[in-house]
This record gives sequence, structure tokens and C-alpha cells, in this order.
Amino acid sequence: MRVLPDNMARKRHHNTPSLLTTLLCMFFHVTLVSSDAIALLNFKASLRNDTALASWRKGPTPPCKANKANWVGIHCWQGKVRGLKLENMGLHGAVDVDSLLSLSSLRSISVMNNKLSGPLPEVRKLGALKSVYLSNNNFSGLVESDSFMGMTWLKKLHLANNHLTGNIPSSLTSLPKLLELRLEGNQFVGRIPDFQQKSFRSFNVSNNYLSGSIPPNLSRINASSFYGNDELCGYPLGQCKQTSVLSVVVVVIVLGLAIVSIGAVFFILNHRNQPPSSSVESPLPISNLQKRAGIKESDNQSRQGSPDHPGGGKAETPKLSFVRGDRERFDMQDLLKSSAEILGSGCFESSYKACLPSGQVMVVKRFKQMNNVGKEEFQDYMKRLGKLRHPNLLPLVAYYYRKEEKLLVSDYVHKGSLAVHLHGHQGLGLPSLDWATRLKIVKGIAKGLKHIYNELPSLIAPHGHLKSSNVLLDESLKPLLTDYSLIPVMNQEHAHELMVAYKSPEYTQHGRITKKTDVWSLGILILEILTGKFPASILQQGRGNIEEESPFSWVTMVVPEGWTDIDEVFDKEMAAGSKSSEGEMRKLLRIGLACCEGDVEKRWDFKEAFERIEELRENDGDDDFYTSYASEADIDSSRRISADFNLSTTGSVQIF
Ligand SMILES: Nc1ncnc2c1ncn2[C@@H]1O[C@H](COP(=O)(O)OP(=O)(O)OP(=O)(O)O)[C@@H](O)[C@H]1O
Repeated sequence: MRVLPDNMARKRHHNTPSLLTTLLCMFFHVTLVSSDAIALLNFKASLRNDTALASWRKGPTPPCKANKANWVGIHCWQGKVRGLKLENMGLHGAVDVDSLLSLSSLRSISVMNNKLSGPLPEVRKLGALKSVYLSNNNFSGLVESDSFMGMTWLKKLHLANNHLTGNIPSSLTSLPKLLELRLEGNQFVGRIPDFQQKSFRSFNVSNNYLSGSIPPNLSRINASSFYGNDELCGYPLGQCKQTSVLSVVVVVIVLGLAIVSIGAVFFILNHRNQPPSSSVESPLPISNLQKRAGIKESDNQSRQGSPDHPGGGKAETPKLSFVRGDRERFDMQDLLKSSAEILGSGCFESSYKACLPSGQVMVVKRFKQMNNVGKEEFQDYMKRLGKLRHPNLLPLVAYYYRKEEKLLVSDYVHKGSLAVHLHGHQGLGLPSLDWATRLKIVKGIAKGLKHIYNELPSLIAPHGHLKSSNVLLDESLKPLLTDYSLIPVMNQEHAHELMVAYKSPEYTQHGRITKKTDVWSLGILILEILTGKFPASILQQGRGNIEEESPFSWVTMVVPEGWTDIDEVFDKEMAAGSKSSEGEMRKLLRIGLACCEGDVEKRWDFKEAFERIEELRENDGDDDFYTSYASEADIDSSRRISADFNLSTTGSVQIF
């Protein structure tokens, strides 16, 4: 609230309404003008010629009521603004992305066919967007390489027919979900970068100033998508001209000379920078990780070192033992002096994120209850775990052994855990995981488990601690299992008390775990993924009251017996926009329930569960306003779409 200077406050006093009126006005303002409305009104204020948005105004009519839009150009879902479709409205001015930041449910934005100008809007700030349509405007200027960095959810980006310059932004090349990219009719220069996406549903870079050869993975795209770039070559356009032998020789000689000179410079610098003697190293700064975690730096056991560690010569350094040969080494000192942040405290001790001076970001998980086996057996087992390699397993990188505590070190996974994406996404302003992503995650989890079952057949519960916080998601939302196969080294009483395997019905009822125990956990995880509800057994973990409630009560609560209505069971945010996949969702639910069969004898074994999951058909769900239109025709047909869209705002056509 702005505070008025004293004299102004006095001057206004005569004209101000009574306190009661003011309070009433404030009350009505707060209740009638939702935060979505405020955001939209600020957005409108940034536009020139906004007469087309006359229905956007303060007052008793909110932009959305449930799934119905009251304001023109708005798509609504559960009372929140889900999409903005402001096409062919003669809008001038710039797009004020900042004003839209509080629209937490916004997933699609289209301002195509207007006269908007200024630099490319910073859509990256709206990281949850799935579709961005800015084609046919007057946006201009350099597009920075990181303009789309972190837009993990972006499926469709249409920037055609503007005046954008610079290279095609490299941040586009690794967006995991990007399916449509329309950049035609701009002034992009340079080479087409190597897109990592396997295939595009729509791709067009024609009529720019691109040069060089077309990357091979784009060679299946229609040639017309590349036309109008005079210096572009390679399939599907004509072959690139062969460079003459002479020019190759010249390039080789120049490169050779450059390498020799760079080598010489490095040699000189290295020798200059070397400390005169290792004994005069400056004292280490106070360790952040050490300070936070209170990890002891020196003790007799740690000084013995490990044969695995190449830097074994430093007698005073506590040793980290690396279990993989393919990893850049760092030592315990690096780890201890790195800046650290607590990621969370699970059932065991806390986990820390540590940023090493080299730039590597690691996670250090501390265990005090890991004394089930002696030192040698422990080391052998860690080496065995280090040998597990699978795209869906987060590898153990190194460990630190002290009798009193162990540290397990792995890579930091930036997108965090599945638990956060299922239950904490709203607070973080992230979109809910769609059905297609959830199914891919379930398939990835099953594949990771299969690998552990194959590689560690002697373990009774090969994973033993499967839950949503132990499934991490990488940049492309691929699942990575963590904290797996630790039961053999855990103190048994702690394992019984804390680990998920011991929360299964066979343990709570008969005091045993079996090969099918992980299948129970997989079933619970599947139900959690489908319903979006957090399993009670995890909430109760470590509090010792699991026996008071049957392990089935959560299952019967989230999947009531004889359910028929999909809305009753499935996470609404997942089910919306995936109507065509309802059949597969139901199949997965049946798989989840079969895995949650209380009678171990009747419960599927892992092989059966895996095969059933593999059979599920993947289908990349789509939930923006162009779902029912061929995207190639988007721009041409925008008038038609707008007409349909107007119908939807009256409630007669449901697009979302
Ligand atoms: N390598 C990692 N990268 C990113 N986040 C991680 C990593 N390892 C763990 N986390 C996250 O850090 C938080 C704390 O993890 P931690 O393993 O200590 O506890 P937990 O998984 O909640 O429970 P438990 O101790 O039973 O495994 C969790 O949210 C977890 O998902």
C-alpha cells in the first residue's frame, strides 16, 4: 500500500468516503476482482488499441466461471485462465509478459495476426507454457540463444512472419516436448542447430537467411520448409558444394598452427601458475557442507583411503571412494568446502545439494543406520551398485565410509522428484504432469526396476524403497530411480522401521518381505500417479503407527469399490485434455490395483506387471486450443479457429 504524505492525507480527508464505505469497497474489490482479472487488466493496459478487449473490465463478472469464459479471448479451466487467444484483434503495442506471471494456470497463449511490436516477449518467464503462437506480428530484434531455456513443457512455438534476427536459439534444441517449430519469414542467420528432438510434427524455417548444411536428423522434413534460404544446402535441398582440396589443406595448416600456439600458451601459463610447493597451500575456507552437515573431516578410518581413489597420495584427506570409472574425480575436500543446501530430510538423515568448484552439482545423502555389514563387505557391495547402468537408474557416483556414518554421492537431478511434480507443482507454478508424461514415467520406472531385478537377483526386495520422492525426473522428465537396493547394508531394525518394503501387507501382517514386495510399492506408486493423491503409508513412515490402519485402506479410499466415473478416481488435471486416452488410463489403473493385491500369492509377479505396463499404448496428449486442427494450417485457418473459439466462449463448444 502506498503511504500518502501527511499534508496530502489531510487534504483528501474532506472528500474521502466514510470508513464503512471504504471497507465495503475494499471487501467488494477483493472478492470481485480475482488475481487472474487483475493480471489480465494489467496486460490489457500494456496494449495500444485494446478496444477489442472491451469485455475485459473490472466488475462483478470474473474472466472465468468454472470452465466457462466471460471475457473475450480467454480459455478457462476450473475457474482459472488456461489460455489466451487474442488473434486478429488489431492489437498494437508490446506484450507485457510480467503482467501474466500470476496466471498460474496459463498454458497457451496466442496473439497471432496482430500488429504487436518490440522485442520477442520473454515467454521463458512463463515456464509452464505449452503453446506460444506469436506469428504474423511485428516483433523484431535479436533473439538470444537462451530465450527458451528451461521451457520443459513447450510443445508448440510459432514465431513466423515477424522481423526476428540472430541465430536460431540453441535453447530450442533440447526442449524435450517440442513438436512444432515455425520460424519462417524472419531474418534468422547462421546454421540450423542440431535439434535433439527425434521428430517434429511441424517444422518450418523457410525464408530466412540461414546457411550451411541441414542437420541429418531434419532430412525427412519436406523441402519447402527450408526454401528461401539461399545458402542452405544438403538433403532435402540440393547437395552442399564440395570444398576444394586446396582450401582443405589451407584450413588444416591454419588449424595446426593454432593448436600449437594454444598449446604453447597453456604450457607457459601452467608453469607460471604452479605453486612453489604443495606445503604452502592456503588454508581451506570453512566448509559449507561440513558446517551444515557437521561431517567429520578426519578420523583414522578415513585416512586409510581406498584403492579406487587415484589421489591416494594425500594422506590427510578423508577418502571418497569412486565406484565408477567414467566420472570426473573430486575429493572429499572439494565436497566439504563446496556450498551446500539442504534438499530435505527423509526417513534417514538429510540430503544435501553440493556445488563443487568444478561446476559439478552433486547430492550427498547421509546415513547413520548403515552398519549391517563390515567395511569390506560394504565396499564390495557399493562397487556392485556402481556397476549398475541403466537410463532409468540414477547412478551411485561415490561413497564415503566411516563406521559411524556413510555418505552416498550421486548427481543432482535438476527437475527434482516425482513427488514434487505430483503434489507440489501448484506452489511452484509448474504445470501438472499430463497423461502422456505420466505413462512414460511409469514405463521408465518399470524398466529401471527390471534392470535391478535382473542384475541383483539374490535380493529379496531388489529396490526396497520405491516411492515418489525416490523417483527423480531429468530435464526431459525421464524418471531416474534412486535409493535402490540399500536394504542389505541398512541396520535391520531401521530398515524395518523406515523402508517402504516393510510397509507392505506381507510385512505388516506376517512379518516377511518377498520378491513381490516391490510390486506392491509399484502398485501404490501407480495409484499415486493416476490419482494425484499422496499415499498414507508414506505419510506415516517412521511414526510407527502403520499397524493401526490396514495398508489397503488408502487403496480403497482412492479407488472406491465399483467405481465407474473416471472423475471419481483420476487426477482431474491429468484426465482433462486426454479423453482419447481414457481406455489406457483405465488399463493402468487395473494394473495398479493388481499390484496392490494384498494376498502375495495372488499378486502379480514383477514380470507380469512389467509386461502389462509395456503393452500400454503411448499417445502424446494435446490440450491447447488447436488440438483438432492440422497445425500446418494453423496460421491460414486462424480466422476459422477464431470463429470456433467465439463459440466456445459462449459455452457451446468445449475445446479444453
Ligand atoms: N540426486 C537428487 N537430485 C535432486 N533431488 C534429490 C536427489 N536425491 C534426493 N533428492 C530429493 O531431496 C529430498 C530429500 O531426499 P532424501 O532421499 O533425503 O529423502 P526422501 O527421498 O524424502 O526419503 P528417504 O530418506 O526415505 O529416501 C527429496 O525430495 C528427494 O526427492
